[in-house]
Amino acid sequence: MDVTPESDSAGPASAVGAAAITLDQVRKQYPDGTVAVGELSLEVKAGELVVLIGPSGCGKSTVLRMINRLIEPTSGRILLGDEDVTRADPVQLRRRIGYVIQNVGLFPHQTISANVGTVPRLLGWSRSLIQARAGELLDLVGLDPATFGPRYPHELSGGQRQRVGVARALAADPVVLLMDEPFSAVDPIARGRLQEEFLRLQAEVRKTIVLVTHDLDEAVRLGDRIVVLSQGGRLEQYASPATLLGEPASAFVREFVGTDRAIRRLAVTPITPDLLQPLPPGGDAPAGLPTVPIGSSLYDALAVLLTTNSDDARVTAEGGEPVGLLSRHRILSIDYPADPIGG
Ligand SMILES: Nc1ncnc2c1ncn2[C@@H]1O[C@H](COP(=O)(O)OP(=O)(O)OP(=O)(O)O)[C@@H](O)[C@H]1O
Repeated sequence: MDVTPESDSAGPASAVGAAAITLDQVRKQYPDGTVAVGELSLEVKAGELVVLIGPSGCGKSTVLRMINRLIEPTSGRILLGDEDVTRADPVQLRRRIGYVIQNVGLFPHQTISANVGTVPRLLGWSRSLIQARAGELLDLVGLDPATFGPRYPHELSGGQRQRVGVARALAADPVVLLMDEPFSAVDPIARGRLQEEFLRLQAEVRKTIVLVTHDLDEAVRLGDRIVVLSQGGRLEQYASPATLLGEPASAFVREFVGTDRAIRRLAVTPITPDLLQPLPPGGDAPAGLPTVPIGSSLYDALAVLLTTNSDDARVTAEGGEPVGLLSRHRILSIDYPADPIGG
């Protein structure tokens, strides 16, 4: 059931599923002279998940908060679709933009349902509609509404609270979702699970998302594209994870993505038919070889080979039939395109 109202006081933009974001020569200089963000221009397509990453203090959070006007840009334009947000009413604007932060900031004396219903309540939705929407959203983030809806924030784990934060941000069907280190307060195992669930959720809701993180693995895992910033909000590279790792655009990016980028590249490179050796005559691999589906990452294939102590894996097509063999040696000798920066 989709209980999002056809129209509400948020105006026509709320009927649009997702909006593109354009930053046009955006600058933020603080009164003390600090230039947090120089003239930054970039575009995020509607429905795209873009990750902002860079060293501490490079201006990631400032960029994010200028989009919902928690921080006023000094100059430049920010567009949501065709609308210049620097001219919009900031309070109205923030109701159309979901915002998720590290420690969630749930209201401690309100139930989980009430927390999720915060923005719909501000928008004047009816009680029953808010209730239904809160239930729908809790379901969507993997929390049973009957169990969790009546609870209070302190009765949830960190990971569960983080999910509520995401549900709350999505409640009024925002056109854009901004996320500032949304998963960094939870332990690595819960974080991995949250990331996985979040990707599933995004496949369903297809919002335009800008997410800030310190964690390159998270960026590579979640981002359709990644923006690497250096001090002063300088754009170093804006590219897909595979391009960023394979073709760093500057010495800065190269150093930032680090020496273990070979491993990360395996994680973003799928098993393709050209990497396979033919099956032996008879059409199937020798018994006992581990199996990996075509299209999974070389990193996953290598992990399977190492944990089963095998030299070869049997690769299967979508229907499960074997299509070839992939050797450990082949994975480790992948010839990536020449690296423009050498080494
Ligand atoms: N009110 C302020 N006055 C002066 N400078 C500020 C102010 N707020 C932030 N800054 C500076 O602006 C720069 C960018 O800050 P911002 O919080 O956007 O960085 P960040 O990349 O998100 O950092 P981190 O990864 O550490 O959270 C920093 O150098 C910071 O010190």
